[in-house]
Amino acid sequence: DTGSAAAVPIDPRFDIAYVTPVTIGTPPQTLQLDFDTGSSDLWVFSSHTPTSQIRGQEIYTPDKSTTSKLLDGHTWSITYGDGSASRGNVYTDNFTVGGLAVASQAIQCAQQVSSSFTTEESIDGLLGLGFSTLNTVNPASQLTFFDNAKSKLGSPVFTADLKNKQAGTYDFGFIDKAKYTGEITYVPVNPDPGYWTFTSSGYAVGSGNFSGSPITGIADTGTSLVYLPTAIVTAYYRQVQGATNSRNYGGYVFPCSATLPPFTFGVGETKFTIPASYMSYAPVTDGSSTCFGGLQSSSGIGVNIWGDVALKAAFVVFNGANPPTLGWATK
Ligand SMILES: CCCC[C@H](NC(=O)[C@H](Cc1ccccc1)NC(=O)N1CCOCC1)C(=O)N[C@@H](CC1CCCCC1)C(O)(O)C(F)(F)C(=O)NC
Repeated sequence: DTGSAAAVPIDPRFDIAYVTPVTIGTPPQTLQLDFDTGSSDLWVFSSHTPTSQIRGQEIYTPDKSTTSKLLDGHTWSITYGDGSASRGNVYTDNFTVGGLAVASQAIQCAQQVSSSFTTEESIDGLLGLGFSTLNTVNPASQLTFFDNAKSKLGSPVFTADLKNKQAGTYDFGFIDKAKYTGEITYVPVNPDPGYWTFTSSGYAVGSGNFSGSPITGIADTGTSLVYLPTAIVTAYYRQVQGATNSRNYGGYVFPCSATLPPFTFGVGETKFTIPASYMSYAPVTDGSSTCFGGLQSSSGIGVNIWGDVALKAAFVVFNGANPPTLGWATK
């Protein structure tokens, strides 16, 4: 079997996140979920979510599904890097993504979501595509959709083809040659932290020389920006007129009129260039002439993150074989 579904930016002006339609239950209930390789919980706004915490999101109502089953006594609770959080109970039900079906997928129903989820009307929940070891369900952790689907897939892979300000695609079980150019460069993944952790072979700022220092980080579809070591980030913004590291805005900002250099990162022998246009993320507030950078420091996070700003510049294969690997190709 295979599956293929669109990854749609939730805001047409800047790529803060992407959502993908999924169906849950019988008859099918359609929700838009944020596919997140940085976590491993599949959770949804639901009939168990207080109505005061719902603002326009679609919800899953297990009682309306003839195939839903309560996973008695199981609960979950998760906090993300940006401080957002949710928790609740667990059902199993039929689940499909782009024609790929999994029977009795664990569906974590929110009984509490933090305010940032309530205010994000376009996200009805998350679909974790990290390693199942990160799943937070107690007393028995649950498998991700990808782990449940693997046995049905021709090839144990999924691919991310995220795009700048337009809809991309998540494919499951096959690698679509029409989505990339040249060869795919595969690099080892360390699954122990539970993320898709790999080591980049270095970076360059604009047309500067390539620095071959290895950078270990995670390929994370659920994070908007790129977060790298301070030395790399300062080297980048040294090339941007008027750039400052703003405590007020929590990162590097610059005049939106500034000329930005592109940013190149290495995977094995292959080099990927993030265009300058991706490196200016958004005005700090609507209409402001001060812009927030797409590259920020990872010093406060504890891990380097190759988020959407970088992933949009490549076609990425998440190979769930044993051992797992990551494939990168230009497009
Ligand atoms: C600073 C370190 C990482 C921050 C990262 N969050 C982000 O990148 C959020 C994503 C978001 C999208 C839509 C609406 C609101 C927030 N964006 C964000 O903080 N910004 C601020 C900077 O400008 C860009 C937008 C994160 O927590 N990513 C989670 C998944 C998100 C959680 C919030 C909802 C959307 C998904 C993650 O799973 O990828 C993680 F790996 F970081 C993680 O926390 N794993 C446990």
